[in-house]
This record gives sequence, structure tokens and C-alpha cells, in this order.
Amino acid sequence: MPPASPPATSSRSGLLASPKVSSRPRSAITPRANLQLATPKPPLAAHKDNNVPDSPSVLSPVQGSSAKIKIKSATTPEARSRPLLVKPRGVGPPPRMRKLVPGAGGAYGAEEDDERAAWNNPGGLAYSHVLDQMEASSMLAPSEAVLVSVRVRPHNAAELRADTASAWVTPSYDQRMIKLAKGRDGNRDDREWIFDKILPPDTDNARAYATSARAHVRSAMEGFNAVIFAYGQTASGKTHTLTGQPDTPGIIPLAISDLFGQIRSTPDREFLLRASYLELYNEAIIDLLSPEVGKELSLSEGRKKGEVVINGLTECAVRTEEEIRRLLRMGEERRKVGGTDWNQRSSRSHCVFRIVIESRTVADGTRTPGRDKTTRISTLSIIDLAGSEKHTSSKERNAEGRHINQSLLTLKLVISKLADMASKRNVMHVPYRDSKLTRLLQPSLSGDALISVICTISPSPVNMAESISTLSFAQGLKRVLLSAQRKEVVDPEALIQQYQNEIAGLRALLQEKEQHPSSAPSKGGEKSNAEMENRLNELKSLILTSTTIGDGDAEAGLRPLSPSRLKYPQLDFDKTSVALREELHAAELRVSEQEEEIARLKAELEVRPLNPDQRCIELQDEVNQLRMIAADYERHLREPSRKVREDVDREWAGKYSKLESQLESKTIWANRLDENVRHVTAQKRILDARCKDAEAKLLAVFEWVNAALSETDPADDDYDDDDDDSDDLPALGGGPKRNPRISTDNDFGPNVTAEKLATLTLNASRMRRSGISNRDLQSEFQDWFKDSLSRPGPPKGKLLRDESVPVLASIDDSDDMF
Ligand SMILES: Nc1ncnc2c1ncn2[C@@H]1O[C@H](COP(=O)(O)OP(=O)(O)OP(=O)(O)O)[C@@H](O)[C@H]1O
Repeated sequence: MPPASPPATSSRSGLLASPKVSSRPRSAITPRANLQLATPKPPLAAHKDNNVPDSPSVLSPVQGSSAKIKIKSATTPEARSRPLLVKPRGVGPPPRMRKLVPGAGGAYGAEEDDERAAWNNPGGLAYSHVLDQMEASSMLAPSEAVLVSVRVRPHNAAELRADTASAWVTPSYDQRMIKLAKGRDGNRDDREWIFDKILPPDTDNARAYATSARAHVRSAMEGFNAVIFAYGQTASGKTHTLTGQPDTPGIIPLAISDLFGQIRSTPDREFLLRASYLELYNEAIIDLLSPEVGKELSLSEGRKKGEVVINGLTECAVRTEEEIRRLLRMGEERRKVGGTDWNQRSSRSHCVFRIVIESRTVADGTRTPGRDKTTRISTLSIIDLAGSEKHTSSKERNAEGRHINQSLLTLKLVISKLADMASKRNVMHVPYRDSKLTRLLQPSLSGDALISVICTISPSPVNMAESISTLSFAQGLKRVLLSAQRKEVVDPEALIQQYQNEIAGLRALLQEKEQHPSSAPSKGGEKSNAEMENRLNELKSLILTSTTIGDGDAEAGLRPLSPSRLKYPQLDFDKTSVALREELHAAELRVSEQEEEIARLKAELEVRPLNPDQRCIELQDEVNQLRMIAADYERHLREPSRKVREDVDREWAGKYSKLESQLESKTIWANRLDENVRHVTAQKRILDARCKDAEAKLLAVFEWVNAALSETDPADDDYDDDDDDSDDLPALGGGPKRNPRISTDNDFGPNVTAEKLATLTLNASRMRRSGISNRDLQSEFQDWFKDSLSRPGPPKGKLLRDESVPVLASIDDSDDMF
């Protein structure tokens, strides 16, 4: 069964200050830290452990210490205001004796001067340790100063291509100093910076946690508000440091593990943990754990001066590491990241991961409250600031960048004002309200929390200006004064106290019901036993003690450093036990199936003949038989198909030849038709010409006849030679009476003979004599003539070879119409 998701409470909560839970009246939820400080705060020992990063908590107060509640710095105000840029002249070797020793891959340098170190440190004490002791007087007490570390990331691939040299070095005589390496021209900017820790590029996240965060995490368990944040230009390694990767978990996952480890090793206290996660994107506060994705939250003033309340922030009570990790993953999926010109996954917002820790004493590891009635309430806040950045090629990124730069600028200003205040300079106003980031950080920056800042810088000379800017910000931070105090309150409304009260009430009720099962429900109301038991179990599970936290969690807490994790990097150690159990079950099923299969195969093998040669022969036979069958099958398979194909071929060949002969005769027909068309066209042309000729001739004939008629006057005796009708004919072809206008030559064509003309003329004269006028005669004659012309002649075509194709005989040129 999957573990129940952690209960979420929506609260009006002050970030980095006193936790608030909305279920309680606002007046009751503010821990009265200033009123009820019970346990004195002992001096913290961070500086002693500077060179032993893996040692236990360095800021945890020693139990039972009788030191003052608020630790004052051993230094004078003058010492506090002294700049932290300390150059240990007179201690370090003279510059000419130092030589630059490239770090791994030449990426980072460290100056080495063994001779000088031996000379200066005859006892063999680590040089930096000597310096630690020397510097101690000029440093603020850790409880009052911000712990500032500088982490130089390794060169990335692009930087390595451009220039493998690091812009920064840490001299071997002072592991807390960082300074600029010699430039290409051999010159060097002489500036040096000293911080609490310098983490060179080869530092892994586990070491970064041990040196820069563990003390703060453990202090938070002890009841001090603690803030850890990463600051640096974009792509300098803030997210890598805080979140990390599955194989190199960052400060947040390591802190979670550490918290649970601490609970395990503190049998005299019980704890209640609540987690929240928010981001500050373009000046809007977004709740990353709210069921309503992208829920925007508002800020308001708390009741105390400088207190800031985030209204409606979701806080989830968590029981196991896995639950917190799940919440973290959820928040990380929701937070705004985007590709920029410098970082493929750049954080586009400031993110705050926060755990509220409540704890109380218990007697001997039991749930019985101890004699101390106070509840410690503290907040551990881990903040991944978005990186300052230059103008990018994306519009959206530029808008985000403006907001990021603006809020970081305000943060710088606030820090510088606070540093001035610490130096007793007259500061009228600290501009917390100029950005939401500084408003959120106000309670911590104004001194209510232990602060550790990891400033990340790039090793590349290209980013030198930004790195120097980061270092000066870090320097300002070192001058800020803190006055964190343990938050121990006698608060009946502390959540852990409320839960304990409810647990006690439920237990009493259940006991009463057990003793008097028949009695009417009294204080328990309508709740059934089962409901009460469920609630009781839920509450019990939320209150964590060394006995309720399983070893698994504790082991998981040290995952990053565990040998198993190192040995099996491919394994997902973050899986829930339920998921792992399911996987195990599935794997077991598969194993049992495979075992069955193995058994079956074994049985089969046993009944097989053991002689391998025999088996080979058998198999060879089988193969041969199969080959024969296949060949036969192929033969039979091919036979019918061949026949079918032949039939089809034959059928199509017949069709083809028939169509071909049809095509041939059609072609002949078409050719002849074409020939005839051409022939007819030619004949038509001849006929047209002849018609024209005939018409011309006809006209000539008309003219001639008309002329003959007009010359043949019936009254003229000259024409009437005898009584014979023939006398009526005009004299043609010459004669004494012939009209001279009438040509005697036959120029009407060979067919219009003189006889024909004579007949015509005779007819005409006969008609005239019978009283027909000249005009009528002429028209009559014309009709006759036309009639004779239009009378159809005999068909002149004849059919050749094919009956359907008439082939016309040529018109005989001699075949005149007349
Ligand atoms: N110490 C380191 N060791 C190995 N890789 C690192 C280290 N620091 C950073 N990187 C790599 O450099 C790249 C940029 O780092 P990261 O995203 O942490 O930068 P950032 O400062 O959070 O940037 P931004 O402000 O844009 O979010 C990442 O690919 C990261 O894995």
C-alpha cells in the first residue's frame, strides 16, 4: 500500500521566522520567543571546526551549557567594523617565493610554498589552521556573523575549449583566501578576499554540505532559525549546490537526510516536521505545493515588528524522508526553469524550501512528555536564488532577468545597509520593502536566524567581473550582524502540543469505551472506535521519535555517502518501499515462471535420446524429407499455374490476331476512303472549273443566239431563201446572208457544233414565228438550256474490291457537258 500523502495545512506563515498554522487563531500562532527564552545559548564552535568539515554539528549548542542567552561577540565594535579583506602580510611567504600550481586539469590554481610553510610552521601544524587561529580575533563570532563560503565551479565544456586557465587561485597558506590568478601578461590584480570557506572546483556536494550547511541544519534541529542560501551569477552552480543530481545530491537532500538522522540520534525528543516550498517569480509568490497549481500568495505584516506573514502557504506535515523528497520533486517540477544563453536549465525564479521543526522532550524515548514543558519551534530555509544575468537573446528571459536583477540589487542594497548598521554607521532606512525577496528575507536578515551563504562563481576569466561582484556582495554579508536565538516557548497551541493533547484525549476515550462498552457515547461524540483509532494512528505517525523512524530512513539519510550507493550508482535508491516491494513481487513471479520453464525443459531433455550423433542423423533425415516435400510441393504448385497461363495466353493471342485483322481491314478502308476523298475533291475542283467554263460558254451561246435572233428578222426576205423550214435558220458558218455580227467560228467549245447552234436557232425562229416575243423566247430558250444542263447524267463511279468502299472513276477530261 502506498504511504499516505502527508497532510497539508494551509497557513498564514512567516517565512524564515516563526511558523504559523492557519487552523489556529493568529494571535496564538506566533511563538513568543522573546518572552519565553528558556534554554541559554552557548557559544558556537564553528571556527574551531573549520578544517574538520566532517565533524559533527558545529553550531549546535552544548546541552546544559550555562552560557548567556545571547552571545555577544568577543570583539570590540571597532573590530567588527574592520573590513574583512585581510591580507596576512608578514605571515605568508613573500610573493616572489610563491609559484602557481595548477589544480586538477589546470582548471584551478593554488599557490604553494612548502619551504615557507615549513619555515613558518615548524610544529607541522596545517598552515591554514595557524591562520585560522590568527584570523579568529578579526572575525565575528559565528553566531553573530553570516557564514560565507565561496564555491568555484569546474570549467564547463565551452570554457575548457576557450581557455583552461582559472581566473582564481587559493594560496596554500590560506585556504580561506581567494584571489585573482596572474593574467596572460603576467600582471595580477592584487585584490584578495577572505571568507569562511573556499570550496575549489574539485569539492563535491557532500563536502560543501559538511562545511557550509550541516551546522545550520543541526542548529535548526536545536531550535534556531536557520537560513542557507546560494548566491551567484547565472550558471555558476547554485542549483547544483543546493539541489544537485541523483548521484550527487545537493544541500537540500543531504539536509533532509541529516534531519532524520538527527531525530534518530535524539531519543529524548519528539519532533514534528512541516515542509513548504515556494517560488518568487516576476515578483509573484507562488505556492509550489498547493493542490491548486500556480497559486499566488500574498504577504502581510506580522504582529511583531519586522515579522512577515505569507498568507495561505501550504505546509505539509511529513513523516518520512521519502515524503519530503516527493514534495521536493513536486516543487521542482513546478518551478520555472528555462534555457538561457548561458544555462540550459536556468532557474527563472528564487525558490525557498522550508521546514518548520517543532520538538519537545520525552521521557526515555517514550511518548511520555518530559519534565521540560517547552516546545522548540524553528525554521530551516534553503533558498536557491535566481542568478544575476546580462541581456539575453530571448524577450521572455529578459523580462524575467529584469525582475531577477532588480530583486538581487535590492538584496545587495539591504545587505550593504545592514553592514553599515553593524559598523555603527547611521542608517535611516533599510529598503526591505523594495522587493518581495527582501521582504521575505527581512526576519532573517534583521538578525533572527543563523545564516550561511554559498556564493558560487565561475572559474572563467570571461566572467571575472560578475565573480568580483559576487565576492563584494559576499564581503558585505560578512559584515551583517545576526542575533539568532533559540525559539523555545511554552505554547499550548504549538502544533506538536495540540497533537499530543489530541492523542491523549483519543487514548482516554478509547480506554473508556473499552472499559464501558455499553455506555452511551460521551465526549467522543458520534465517532466510531475505528475512526478514533485511525486518527490516533495518524497523529502518532506525524510525531517522530528515534524509535518511530525506521533504520531504513536513517540509512537513506546517508544515501549520498553510503557505500551501497557508490557501489551501485545505477540503482534508484529513492524508490519507495512500496514500489520496491511491488517490483520485488513482480520479479519473484518472473523467477518462479522461469523456474517452471527450466523444469519443463529439463523434463523434455530427459526423454530425448542422449546420443547426439543419432539425433543428428535423425534431424538430417527430417531435413531431407522436408526438402523433398518442399520440392514436390513446388512442382505441383507450379503445374496448374502454367496451364492456366497458357490458356490465357492462347485466348488473348486469338483475340489479338482477330483485332489485328480488323485493324488491318479498317486501315485499308480508311486509306481508300482517304484516297477517294482526295479523288472526289480533285474531281470537284475539275467540275467547278468546267461549270465555270460551261457557264461562260452558255453566256456566249446566249449572246450568239440573241444576236442571231435579232439579225433574223422574219420580215427580211433575204433570210427566206425557200419555203423550207430550213430557210428559217440563220446562216451559220458563213453564207451570203449571214449576219456579219455573228461569228461563224465555232468558239463555244468543241461540243457546241454548228449543227447544234443551227438547231437552236431554228427552234428559236420557229417559236418567234408562232408569236412568241423575243424576250419570252429568250427565257424559254434559257429554261431549255438550263434543263438540258441540269439533267443528271449517268453515274460515273464504280465500286472496287470492297463493296462498302466506292472508288470513283476519274472524270474523263473529254467528257464535256455539252
Ligand atoms: N560544482 C559543480 N560541479 C559540476 N558541475 C557543476 C558544478 N556547478 C555547476 N555545475 C554545472 O553547471 C551547470 C550550471 O549550474 P546550475 O544550473 O547549478 O547554475 P545556477 O547558478 O543555478 O544557474 P541559474 O542561476 O541560471 O539557475 C549545470 O549543468 C551544473 O551541473
